[in-house]
Amino acid sequence: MARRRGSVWVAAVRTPVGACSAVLLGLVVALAVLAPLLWGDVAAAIDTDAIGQAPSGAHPFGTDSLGRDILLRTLVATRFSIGLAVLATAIGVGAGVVLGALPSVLPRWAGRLLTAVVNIAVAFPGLLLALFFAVIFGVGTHGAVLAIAFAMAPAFARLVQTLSASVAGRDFVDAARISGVGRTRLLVRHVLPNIGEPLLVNATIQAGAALLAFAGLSFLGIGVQAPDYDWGRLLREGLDGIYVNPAAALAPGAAVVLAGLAFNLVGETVAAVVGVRTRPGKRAAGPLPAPRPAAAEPPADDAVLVVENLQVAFPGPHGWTVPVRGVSFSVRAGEAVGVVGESGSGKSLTALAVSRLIERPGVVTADRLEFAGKPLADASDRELGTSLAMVFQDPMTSFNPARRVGRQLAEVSERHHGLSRRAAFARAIDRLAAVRVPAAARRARQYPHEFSGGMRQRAMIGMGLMGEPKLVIADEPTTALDVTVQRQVLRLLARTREAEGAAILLISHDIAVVSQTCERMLVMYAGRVVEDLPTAGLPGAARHPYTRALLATTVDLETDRDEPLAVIPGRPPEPDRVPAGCAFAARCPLATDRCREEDPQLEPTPDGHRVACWHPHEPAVGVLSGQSREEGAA
Ligand SMILES: Nc1ncnc2c1ncn2[C@@H]1O[C@H](COP(=O)(O)OP(=O)(O)OP(=O)(O)O)[C@@H](O)[C@H]1O
Repeated sequence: MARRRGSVWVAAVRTPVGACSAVLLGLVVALAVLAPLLWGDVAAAIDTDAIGQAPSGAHPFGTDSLGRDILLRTLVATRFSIGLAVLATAIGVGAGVVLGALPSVLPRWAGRLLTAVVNIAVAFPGLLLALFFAVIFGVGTHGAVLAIAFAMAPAFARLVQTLSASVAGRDFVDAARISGVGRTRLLVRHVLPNIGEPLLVNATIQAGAALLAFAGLSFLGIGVQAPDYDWGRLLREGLDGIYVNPAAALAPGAAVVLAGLAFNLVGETVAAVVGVRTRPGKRAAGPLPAPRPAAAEPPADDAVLVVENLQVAFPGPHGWTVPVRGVSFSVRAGEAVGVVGESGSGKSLTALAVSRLIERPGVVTADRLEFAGKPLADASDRELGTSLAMVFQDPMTSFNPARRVGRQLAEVSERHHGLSRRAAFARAIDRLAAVRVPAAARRARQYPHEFSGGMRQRAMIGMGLMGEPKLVIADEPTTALDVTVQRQVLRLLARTREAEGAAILLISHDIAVVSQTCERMLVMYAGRVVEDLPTAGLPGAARHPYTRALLATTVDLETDRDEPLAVIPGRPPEPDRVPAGCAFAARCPLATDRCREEDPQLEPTPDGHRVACWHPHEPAVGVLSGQSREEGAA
């Protein structure tokens, strides 16, 4: 893990921004450390023979009113300027974290009061606050450090509050709270560590702002005082003689800009590495891996969805990860096809790819990807919006919690059918009634949180029915529901299919659910379809050892409760560590050397399956149910 992180940093430093930030930061740090040691005395030595000289070979930026070399003074001032900016940032961030975190541990009234004070302070411009505090803390270096730190603190406190609020609602925080963890410990152990990275990134960028603010205060004469000097003071002195020697102001000015740039670029690089704003480029991953050629079968004439050699890939620092590796299938009009497989087999990504929902930097490629007779890429948003419906696992997160359910459904018809607001809402009520939401007119005016889980899922299906769906893709639509509601939702999907003639692509962990609802099933393993079979002959008809093992692990009412539960030993390979040969070989009792070396293609069989296996089972009806895996697979 540490090595992985290390190499991520190396990769980040190889980007143009990373390289510039590393060079600039290295230069600034080196000057801060070495310049006072090397030139500290020379830069302070008064030379009455060289007062106010213009740039020359001996003094590239000229000399000041006491004959001191301006370039050397600028270089020597690096330590003081950077040191003070970093110190002010550290104090400001520390104070901000305390101010931002306190409301969660203080009594409610005190917390609210503190939050209000912070909010008011945030409303003031930072420099104004810095000037205000500078007057309070007094003129001089210490006063300026504290002034800048306290001016920075409210914005940081606000950031901490916002970030903490986004973490505080997460399940692991609730779990810790329920297990009796106190407020302070909850904050220190569970909340703050999870917001550390964005805080670090902001702190780095803020250091650049502190540098500028410090230069500003010193320039105004309320920061660093003589005989000390920083870039702000040098700038002020240079400006006094700008008509005589403009270069005297140029040197400290350029130093402020370059050091500020260094802080900002370092912030950008840190952000890219810790993932606050990850932009993994394709270049980091190299060329996209070529999918292996697939044996394409001509799809049926009435196919509503045709997928040939679909590949979904994501770039990473070590190359491409390909969780979907050449998937081919088709769905006929009105057909119900299930997709099963263990977690991570690529089911959801396949569904997202055929709904055009894979976002950058993910890359989808396919030899053929057609929906309703034409390439998916050519379908307009309107066509997809009305003829392809998507039902997700968690309907709570699929609905906007801040909008009424009816309005969210109506939006589909307003956008895609050009219906008026009123007509679209009437259709939404009609569709809610069609999916058996009781008192649809009243419910349409409610918010998603006022619906039960099952009702939300039905409303989601209702949303799909606002158009005339040719295909409903349902990704684990019943996993979050109890068994009774699960049945209702499955029945509703079946009715939708009958009433609307829509095809269904049902993704599920649960083979029993799929075999009840679908006539065909695709079994996925490690990003491939390993078997495509009718559900009618199950469990005996399964040919692939993986399908049979999956079936053997299915618990039903006939399963012998005295026997240990059947499991498939081992784990599926990670998408970036798929072995050569058949990906299931390491877990397959029938595996031979050939399986470990050659990857089998998905080939049609005489009984209408497609199987990717060198040693498929001969079909035998009704032998597998309730057997252990070894028996089933042998
Ligand atoms: N954005 C992404 N970047 C990299 N890898 C990803 C990304 N999204 C998914 N994956 C990986 O792709 C693999 C397949 O994910 P997918 O969600 O399709 O699996 P699944 O079969 O639907 O599993 P589950 O049933 O648990 O939802 C997983 O190993 C996952 O880690």
